[in-house]
Amino acid sequence: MIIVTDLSKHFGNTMAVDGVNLEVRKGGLFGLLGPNGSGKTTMIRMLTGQIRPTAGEISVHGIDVLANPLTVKELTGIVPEQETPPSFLTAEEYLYFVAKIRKLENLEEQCEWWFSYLDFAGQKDVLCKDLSRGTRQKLMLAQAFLHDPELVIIDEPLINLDPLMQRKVKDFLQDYVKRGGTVFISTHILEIAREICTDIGIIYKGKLVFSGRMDDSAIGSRPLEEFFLELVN
Ligand SMILES: Nc1ncnc2c1ncn2[C@@H]1O[C@H](COP(=O)(O)OP(=O)(O)OP(=O)(O)O)[C@@H](O)[C@H]1O
Repeated sequence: MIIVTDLSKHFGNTMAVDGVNLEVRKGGLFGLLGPNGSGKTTMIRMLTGQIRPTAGEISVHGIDVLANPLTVKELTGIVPEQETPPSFLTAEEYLYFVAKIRKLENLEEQCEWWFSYLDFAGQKDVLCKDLSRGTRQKLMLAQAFLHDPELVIIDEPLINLDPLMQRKVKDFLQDYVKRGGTVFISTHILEIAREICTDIGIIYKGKLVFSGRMDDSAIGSRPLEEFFLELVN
């Protein structure tokens, strides 16, 4: 579903991503893990066509992201890091707006389902600028999944969500991949990865230092934290 070849991104002298090769299989729940500043967000911004790499190639759905970023965007749900919905629209207006862009036929039904599932129907008429951070995150998650894309890429999916909502979103993500979707998340919370990911990649100082299945023999039965610390220390 995603193939990354010799991918690098430099910001001045900072090698944010440095020669990464990675494959994310269709139907997997892939977690990109790494300490703060290791290059996770930069990777996601390149995968979603938000920034151009310094070098390398990215294929998503078999399409070259650099040559056809808009086609890839149509086929992918995206939740960028800490991005918020437009301040001047209500939650409902924003979701309908996205539903129209995504050309959904039963948009009312779809939007209502999300308001109800993520338990924020009571905030439908509130301007996005006045929503709590958690509710804005719910709205961002809803807009990404609204058109039932084959691939969803989420930077820190559970940020700002309370434990009950975290549980719901984790269940949803696991169910989504069981139904054939592919999910790519970034997180620095190892327990999330251990609990829900089928595959992980670990990035450290811009380099991919591990990628494999969660049941990879290199990880074995030891705590993920132990394996992670071994690689990033
Ligand atoms: N626009 C930019 N200009 C300059 N440097 C940048 C820019 N974006 C990222 N960097 C640098 O690139 C490196 C990787 O940053 P990135 O945000 O990708 O890390 P991250 O793994 O997502 O971190 P965190 O977990 O803290 O969000 C950092 O050193 C960061 O300071």
